Amino acid sequence: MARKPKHVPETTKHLDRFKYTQDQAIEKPFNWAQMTRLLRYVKPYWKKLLPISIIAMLIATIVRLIVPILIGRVAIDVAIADGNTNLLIQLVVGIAIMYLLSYIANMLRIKYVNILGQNVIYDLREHLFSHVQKLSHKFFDNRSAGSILVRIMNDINSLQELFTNGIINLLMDIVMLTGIIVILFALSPKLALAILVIMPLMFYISTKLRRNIRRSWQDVRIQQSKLNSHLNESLQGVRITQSFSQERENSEYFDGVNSENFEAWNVATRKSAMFRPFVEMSNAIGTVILVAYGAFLILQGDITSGTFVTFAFFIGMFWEPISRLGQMYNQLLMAMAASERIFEFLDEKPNVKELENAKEIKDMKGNIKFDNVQFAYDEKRIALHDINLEMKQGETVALVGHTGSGKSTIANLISRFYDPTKGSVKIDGVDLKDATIDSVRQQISVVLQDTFIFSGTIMENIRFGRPDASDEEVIEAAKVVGADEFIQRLNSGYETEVEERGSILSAGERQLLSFARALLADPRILILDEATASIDTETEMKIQEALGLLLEGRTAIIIAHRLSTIREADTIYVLENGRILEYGSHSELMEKKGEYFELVKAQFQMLDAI
Ligand SMILES: Nc1ncnc2c1ncn2[C@@H]1O[C@H](COP(=O)(O)OP(=O)(O)OP(=O)(O)O)[C@@H](O)[C@H]1O
Repeated sequence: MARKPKHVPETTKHLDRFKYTQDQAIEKPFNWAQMTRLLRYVKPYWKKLLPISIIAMLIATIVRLIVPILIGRVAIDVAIADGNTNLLIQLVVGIAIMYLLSYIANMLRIKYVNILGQNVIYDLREHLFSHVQKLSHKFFDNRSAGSILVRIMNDINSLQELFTNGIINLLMDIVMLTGIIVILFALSPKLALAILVIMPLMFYISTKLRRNIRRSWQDVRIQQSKLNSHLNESLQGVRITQSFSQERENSEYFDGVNSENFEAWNVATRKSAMFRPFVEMSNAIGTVILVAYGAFLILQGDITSGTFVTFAFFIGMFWEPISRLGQMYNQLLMAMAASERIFEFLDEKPNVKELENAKEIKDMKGNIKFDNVQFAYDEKRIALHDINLEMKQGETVALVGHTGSGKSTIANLISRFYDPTKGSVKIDGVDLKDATIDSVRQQISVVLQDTFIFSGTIMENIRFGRPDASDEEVIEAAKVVGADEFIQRLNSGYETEVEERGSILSAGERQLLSFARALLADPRILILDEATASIDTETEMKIQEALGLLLEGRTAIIIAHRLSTIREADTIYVLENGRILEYGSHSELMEKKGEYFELVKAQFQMLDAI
């Protein structure tokens, strides 16, 4: 019986905010092109692992097919009928040896088939991950991390069964079923026909039933994934939930999904419980036909008792391959859906493409030039209009302007996370479109407001800037930016483990770490995008000097809302709605009494008000 949610709401309108989409089709029609593409992943292992698996499978299957014949037609009809003990002993020894052989063959088959499957899954996952990592920002703009994760993990997992057992089982079942049918017809066509006549019907019902059961389990999985998404969001956002007192709504929704999960589970287990009895019933029907008609045929002298016994053995054996073949078909349809999604990602090309004859920008100097640059993230909205700007080697340039005016977009174009829609961005006179992506990015560091901290130690996190840096160099970098002081205060200093996203650190501390990271990387171009926004004014003043060191000798682009931080910049560009309104040094712009002057005035007024 389904459970009722504990809090039964009068209306569910207030729960509308919970939306967890499930857009993933579970199965798709069979598609040869896709199958061939999947099989390409098997190819490297084909020669080495498949022959041995097939031979092992054949040995085990042949033993299973021969033993009932030996028992029925030789042991009963010949040895027992003639009282030939010698033959009986030989048979017993022979059958024992055959079973031993089949045991070894089965072990080998399972071993090699698993190695094959695991290798294919490993390669596919590796291929997909390395491909996704290379995709441009635009790809990630339109997808949640969760949906990408599902493809790399779940979709590939769902192919695992196909590659480990599916292919070999398919061959084994076909060999087995054909073998049984041929043997039964050879022994007694009449009895074979009587028993096998129900096979197509049973095959049909079993495949339908299995599919029905599988769909019910899919429902369970969908409910569970909803539960997971909700749980994940609730735990991540627990602080906000508590501060807005939304715990009750959360619980209501959770109760609802939990009880749907409970109900789906109930349905699935009820249906699953029907399958075993169905197989037993099919066996029973076969047995009844065998006993009734087989006995009649024995009395007629049409078949021997040995044939009867052989038939009895085979009745218990042909159900397994039949139901597995049905399952295999279902599995194939699921594999089609999963592989379609995997291939969709694999076919995705990076928007930022590297030309075949792209050149490396060696020993970058850091002269940046925007020539009539236009850029749009999507067709409808243009983020940058006709931007012309120049940043000279070693200069510090500041970008200011209202939220959404295009400052970060300019930074994104310098790092070549996107290519301009029109015009060109050049570094040292080379159009970025003609340069190798690595040579550009390796010489540029970006420090963001919300810097990403990886799980690992503080030392490792700073070393991310330059993996070959020594411990001393890491500590030196931390000292220069003023991060050493707080790191020393942590329980294990530089060896302190920071959890995922660095939640044990304050936002300001995370920023100091990313300064250290950037300094260690020693880039030619440094982009600070709201990099000091989370640092208090006192600390900021302290690190101003360090910042001076950090900027020295490099071209620096500073994006800041707090205008006090950019006074010293060589040139300040003021942006509005994706256009440059004015530019110049602080004093020039103040004299001009334009937009910059207004921005500074507004900030002073705000400070005065405090
Ligand atoms: N990934 C994206 N996809 C689509 N549009 C985007 C994307 N990133 C930014 N935009 C849009 O482009 C415009 C410029 O954004 P940008 O981030 O450059 O502004 P900004 O000046 O850096 O703002 P802020 O001061 O808030 O950081 C905005 O209208 C924004 O909505």
